[in-house]
Amino acid sequence: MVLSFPSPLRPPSRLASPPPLSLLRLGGASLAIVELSNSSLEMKRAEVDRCQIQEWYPKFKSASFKTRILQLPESFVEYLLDDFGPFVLPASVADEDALPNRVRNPVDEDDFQVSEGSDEDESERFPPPSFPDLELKVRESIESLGGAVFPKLNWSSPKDAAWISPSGTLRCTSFSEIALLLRSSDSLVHDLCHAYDSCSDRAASRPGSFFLALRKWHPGLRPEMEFRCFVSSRRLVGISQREVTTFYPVLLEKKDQLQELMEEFFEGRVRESFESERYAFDVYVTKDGTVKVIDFNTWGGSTLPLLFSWEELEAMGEGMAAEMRIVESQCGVRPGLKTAVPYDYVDTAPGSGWDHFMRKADEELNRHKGEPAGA
Ligand SMILES: Nc1ncnc2c1ncn2[C@@H]1O[C@H](COP(=O)(O)OP(=O)(O)OP(=O)(O)O)[C@@H](O)[C@H]1O
Repeated sequence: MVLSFPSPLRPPSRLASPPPLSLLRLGGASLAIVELSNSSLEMKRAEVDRCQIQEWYPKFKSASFKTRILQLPESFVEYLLDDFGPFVLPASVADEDALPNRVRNPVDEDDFQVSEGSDEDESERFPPPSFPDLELKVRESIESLGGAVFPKLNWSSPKDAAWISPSGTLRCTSFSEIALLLRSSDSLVHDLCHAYDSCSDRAASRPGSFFLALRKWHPGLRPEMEFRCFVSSRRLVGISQREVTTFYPVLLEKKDQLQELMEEFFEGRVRESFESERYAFDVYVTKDGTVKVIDFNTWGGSTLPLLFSWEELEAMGEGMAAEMRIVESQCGVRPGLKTAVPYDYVDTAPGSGWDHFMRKADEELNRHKGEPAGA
């Protein structure tokens, strides 16, 4: 039985808050319950603001991946937020980009069919927007960073949209590729509309300005060398393997050594420079033992606690040494606790495609019930 989801390129749902996942049953099989965020841990707006890349990067430049940060014009932010118009990529100031400048806007499988009317009619009705100044700056930045970049906004990358790029990754070499990823991502709706949702002192739903951070593309980052460090009362209280879906035997061997490196890095480089009392930060440990900061995250909110729970982290009191957790055997792997799934994975609202999927599943299951066993 083959059941497929309609494409996630379905605009009206992108701006809605994702519903919390619940247990979904399909023919006896259950899908995992995953809480995507922990909104019970309140935070201050200033704590959220400090985790924006344009805020932390200048202080940690020498201990992070080389990055260029561009302020986005409001017209581009509006373009990213425009969920109701057709899915149109910006017109390029040069014609060298390989991508088509329009991706149609399918609602379900039928919409993949070409609609009536010529391409010219469509271009007249929906002329592609154009951002020549931004495009120029993006080009210069990509060149200065060696020709390929990893894009992100103030807090998040468009990781849920990687499937749409030809390489299946966030590696970008042109403005069009970046625009396609940013425009397709549901993760970025968090940055654009919900960044301050967990703040007790939120005065607005969005920051004053949005930025595009272009980070030098690093091919071949080893997932087992990425870790999330948790800081409470300015003390490092926990370290977790970042990729929790896999058991890496090498971590068993190197755990103590890695923990020491990260503790030293926190004491020497982070503790005094990052102003919040509690937060999390992601690091990468290179082959020669250098620790690089990838990102700063809030304590709670949309930050995943990975191999800990927030309750455990909250309980780690004064005087306790930092605890490092890794997946210790094949049996210890966790389901993908990701904030990076396409929104259709979690959108169960009417018209979302999920109801269509469930209807089809029910029909198929009912049909199969009538068939003799083993047929
Ligand atoms: N410059 C880079 N080159 C290649 N891969 C990168 C680069 N920067 C980050 N990555 C990969 O992308 C992942 C996500 O990066 P990052 O933490 O910056 O994004 P994010 O959207 O904030 O993610 P999360 O919300 O999960 O923390 C990293 O764990 C790393 O594997």
